[in-house]
Amino acid sequence: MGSNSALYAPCPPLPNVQELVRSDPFQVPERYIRNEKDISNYADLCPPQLSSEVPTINFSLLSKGNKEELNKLDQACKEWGFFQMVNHGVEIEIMKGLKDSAQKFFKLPLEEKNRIAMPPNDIQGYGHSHVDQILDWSDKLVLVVYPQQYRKLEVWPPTPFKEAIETYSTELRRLGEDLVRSMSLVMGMEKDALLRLHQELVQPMSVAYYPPCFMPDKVLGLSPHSDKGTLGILMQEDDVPGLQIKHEGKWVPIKPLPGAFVVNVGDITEIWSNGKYKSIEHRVITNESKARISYSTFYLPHQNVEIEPLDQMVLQSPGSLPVYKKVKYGDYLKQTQKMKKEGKAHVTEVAKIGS
Ligand SMILES: O=C(O)CCC(=O)C(=O)O
Ligand SMILES: [Fe+2]
Repeated sequence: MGSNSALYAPCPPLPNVQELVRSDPFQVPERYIRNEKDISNYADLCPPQLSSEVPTINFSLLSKGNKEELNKLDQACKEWGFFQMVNHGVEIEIMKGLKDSAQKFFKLPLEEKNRIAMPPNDIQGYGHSHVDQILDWSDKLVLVVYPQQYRKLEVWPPTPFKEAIETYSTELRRLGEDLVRSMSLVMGMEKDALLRLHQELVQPMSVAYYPPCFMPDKVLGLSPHSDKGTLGILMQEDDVPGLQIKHEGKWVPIKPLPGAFVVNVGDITEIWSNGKYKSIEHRVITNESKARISYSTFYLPHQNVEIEPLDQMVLQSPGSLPVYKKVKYGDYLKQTQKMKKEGKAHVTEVAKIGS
């Protein structure tokens, strides 16, 4: 073979981080090491008490239309873009069922896990999507769960993990739809209007495995980013923190409330609300001794939906002017996927008026 053949070879798969750590726990390849700016950011932590100020919302009251709880939702989305959600009605056994299956899956040998490897140029399956930037200290399994016709069953794990995903995601469908209904109310619409604006509510899920790292202050489990959909609901280990959110210029660690979910506003809610609700930059740090697994469920509109600030939200804004231009959701995703994960550059670069 001529030396040119390398030019035509597909991108080599990115390393499996869990395997890196297994083969040598004291090795951190250059491609994972953050630059000085990122590192100095580590020091930019908030005073610890702030972490307990992240709002908590009672889902059961919210879904009954309780005015006070709806007010809390409005405030939380405005001031934090993040909240913890209790009384969500998802049984502990269902949450535990998914956690147990995922733990077993990540313990399998790499060849087994790679049976459902993410194909090159795809985003579903086990592995990493290709990015041209400092690498994250994590591996993940990404699946589109709803609508069902989008499922790529060839990259779904086998039973019983598969069933656990199905059971959990059915519950999360109910939660997500109900939360979107509450968002519709706080955005001044009737309860089903926002769901209708989605045309269909697309629900992907990402299960991330963050191995321990012997130099936790040199790597990041997940680079700072904002989520690109409407909302996200995260389940995490009660005893291994790692998620941090940017609040008033500082990184605030989210201290997991046992059994609660962490909910966040995504870019599309920021655009629909004309910036009233904030899609907040967040990241994940690793720790020296414990692996962490997190389970993110996202809710997105159909890719043909044209997203723009809602009239009544523009009217509430200073000068009654829209801050974002109209963008087709599929185009928004395409444009932001090309960008590096660097904070929330995408909302500002792709959709902000004047950019
Ligand atoms: O692992 C976490 O806590 C956060 C995951 C996350 O932000 C994401 O998947 O977008
Ligand atoms: Fe995220």
